[in-house]
Amino acid sequence: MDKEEPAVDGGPGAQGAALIELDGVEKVFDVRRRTGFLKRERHEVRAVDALSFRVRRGEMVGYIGPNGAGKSTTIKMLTGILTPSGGRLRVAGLDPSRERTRLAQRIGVVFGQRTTLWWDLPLIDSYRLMHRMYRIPDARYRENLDRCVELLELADLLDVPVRQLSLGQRMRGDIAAALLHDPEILYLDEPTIGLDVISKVKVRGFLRDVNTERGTTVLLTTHDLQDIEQLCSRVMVIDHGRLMYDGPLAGLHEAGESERTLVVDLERELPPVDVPGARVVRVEGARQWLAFPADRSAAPLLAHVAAAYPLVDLSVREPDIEAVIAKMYAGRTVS
Ligand SMILES: Nc1ncnc2c1ncn2[C@@H]1O[C@H](COP(=O)(O)OP(=O)(O)OP(=O)(O)O)[C@@H](O)[C@H]1O
Repeated sequence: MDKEEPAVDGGPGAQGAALIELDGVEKVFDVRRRTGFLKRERHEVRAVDALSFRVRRGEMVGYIGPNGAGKSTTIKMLTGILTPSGGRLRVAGLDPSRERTRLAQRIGVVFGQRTTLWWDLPLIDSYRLMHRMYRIPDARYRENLDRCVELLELADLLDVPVRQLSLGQRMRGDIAAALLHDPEILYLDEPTIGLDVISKVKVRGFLRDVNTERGTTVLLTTHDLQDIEQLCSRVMVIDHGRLMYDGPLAGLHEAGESERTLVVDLERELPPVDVPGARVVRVEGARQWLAFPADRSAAPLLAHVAAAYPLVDLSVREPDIEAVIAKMYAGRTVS
């Protein structure tokens, strides 16, 4: 067992010792671009730029950003597949690219777009191979396998070749494979991509259980913000390789300077209502939508509308997190 790193002040909501530590990490790719017949130009792509953060034991952190932001490059450095061009990186006290084999015993990885399972073999054969590859003690393997089979509903799939599994079945199979050796850290790269609603609910429920029951630290990359809303108390937003936000999901609303919406059902169609501190953004028949700053209380608006207009119903809608994030990306000045 490796000695544990001392606790370091980490991100918001962090509890235990820092398991993942990045200090000024960079990754620069050298790319050759064709600029004409026989002519090529070299240029650098700075995929990750001065990235610093800490993730503590037991945290479940969302890692989001637009296409090409640097998420996969970060995950690849955290697993040791890629070597950083600069900065300091430690995972469970290890240098991932130099101690990749030792680290492999301590992490589990699920890439939603790829499988780690043997395509032509029945699912159970992949698990048997992993049992040997990771030298998992028999009792532990059996216990972990039984648990995953039960909770991920894999019993009827164990004898099916992986290539015959549906995307959702294969994903559940991949998640089980990543957990058989009891990793302390689980990296999930788009674990719900392409899944139907029911499969997503199952996968999210299972991941939540793994985190709470086993204390597994989870770093989750996704374009599905419901994954983050339902699983992560902390979210990091990356763009152009840089960390733009690190904090609770709710704090994104403030960072994005977003608005809440007051939906007003009037007794009849009326011209746009006039309420101080809010503006009408949409009218449909007797229903009107009023936008107001997310950090303001809705109470005075409700009171004003109720006193001045013939009302049937009122409701307040929280900002759409996707809109907030899109606004954050749009507002960033690219260097
Ligand atoms: N092997 C590579 N060689 C050259 N450039 C690369 C390489 N891998 C990634 N990049 C570039 O680095 C940047 C970050 O890519 P990365 O795959 O990390 O983004 P991402 O946030 O995971 O995006 P997506 O959401 O689309 O998967 C992009 O500009 C990408 O083109």
